[in-house]
Amino acid sequence: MRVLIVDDDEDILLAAKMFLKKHCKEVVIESNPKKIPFLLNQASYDVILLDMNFTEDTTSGKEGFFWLEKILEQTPKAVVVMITAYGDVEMAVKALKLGATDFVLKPWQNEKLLATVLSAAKLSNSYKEVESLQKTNQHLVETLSGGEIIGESKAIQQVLAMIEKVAKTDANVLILGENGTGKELVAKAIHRYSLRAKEAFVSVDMGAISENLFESELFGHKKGAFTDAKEDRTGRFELAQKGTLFLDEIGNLPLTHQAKLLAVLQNRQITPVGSNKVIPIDIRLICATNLDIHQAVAEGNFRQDLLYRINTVEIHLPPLRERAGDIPILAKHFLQKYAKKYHRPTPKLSAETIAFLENYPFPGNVRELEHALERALIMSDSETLSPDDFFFLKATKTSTFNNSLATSTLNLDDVEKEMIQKALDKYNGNISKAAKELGLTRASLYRRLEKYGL
Ligand SMILES: Nc1ncnc2c1ncn2[C@@H]1O[C@H](COP(=O)(O)OP(=O)(O)OP(=O)(O)O)[C@@H](O)[C@H]1O
Repeated sequence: MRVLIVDDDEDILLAAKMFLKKHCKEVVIESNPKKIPFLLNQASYDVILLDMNFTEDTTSGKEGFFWLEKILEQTPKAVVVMITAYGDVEMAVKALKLGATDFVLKPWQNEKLLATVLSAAKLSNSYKEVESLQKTNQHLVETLSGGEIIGESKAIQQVLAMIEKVAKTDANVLILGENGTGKELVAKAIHRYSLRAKEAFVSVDMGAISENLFESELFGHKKGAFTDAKEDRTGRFELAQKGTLFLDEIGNLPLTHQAKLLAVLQNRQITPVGSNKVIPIDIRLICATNLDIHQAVAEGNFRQDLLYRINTVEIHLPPLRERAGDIPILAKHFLQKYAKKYHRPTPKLSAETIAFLENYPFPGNVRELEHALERALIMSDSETLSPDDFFFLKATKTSTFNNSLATSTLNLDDVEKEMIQKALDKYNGNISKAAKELGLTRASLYRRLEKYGL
């Protein structure tokens, strides 16, 4: 327990310190209240004992109220016990209304002082617990949404064995694989099977953080640290305290940020922007990238020392086209998932359709397969899906081969719009022919033309 006592009477300060030191980890005393903001910036205290009257203004209690408000402004969860003289009870009540936790009358009996400080510390502890629970809760939802890893191929079985092996160790893991191969899914599975499973899983997309917010996002900031810092902000490292931090797209990190990240990983502590308080961190780190990170090191774009820090264990997720044997079971899994979501019976896949899907290269990997099945299920009413229900994949495939696909988006609406435009171009705007090629009725093509403003 850390206690701060602010009183202008040096004798009281020393006596209180001598006595409380026997019961507390640290007792800091201060006779000048103007030092309070500085002290609160330097460290955090479980309990603050604050005098009601300092010499400048001996009886009104105004100074006490002023500093109480300052303390609560700077650290809203502070537990403040007011030190008041006999006859000041009314003022003490006012202090309680302003947010003080309790008060002690001076001169005090040591036992009474200790009892007050201990119960205030208990309150402070429960505030901390609530805060940490709220943080954990916030991220629990994210963790729970991590699904099952499906696959019968040797490659996926090896990945599963690897997850089982490393999960319970605290080793840093680097997951490598193309977009949509399931890197985040694997990271969440490692967390779920780890000793940290009950704590938070915090995911950060490094590619999505703007350059100048990097430190604030990861390490947090103090209110006023820069123009837009209107509130204190807890960084992702602190949010992941005791849990797992997942840094996605780590390969895209500029070299300057790589150096900062390395320093934090080496020292295992962070300092929020605008603060001089050092916060020790206890996290399990999992990183992922779709880049060839070893080549990035060879080319000087990724620090070798940082790679060594993050890749104690490497897990490689092969692209879906190299484990096409997993496609039927994955397809079945996604069809069941989306049939349930859209309250539809689960359609079957004809042998021809399975062969078609197994031969399609899926540049967007499992994510693309999942979107394709969701889309086919929405668009088709038949009990068995045929290759025609995946016309958009065919079109994408041809276009990819022709090198003429305008976008690499996987957004279904964008892809649909693009395919419709291509069909119209191919048949010089002939709706019937375009509709036939797209596998749509004329009416539904018209509806889509209207929807996309084509
Ligand atoms: N083996 C698998 N079994 C079941 N679902 C999977 C599998 N692999 C991937 N998925 C699903 O595919 C989608 C993409 O997976 P995920 O986000 O983990 O990929 P990623 O490699 O992290 O992608 P990115 O590189 O774009 O961040 C998710 O909906 C995930 O649930």
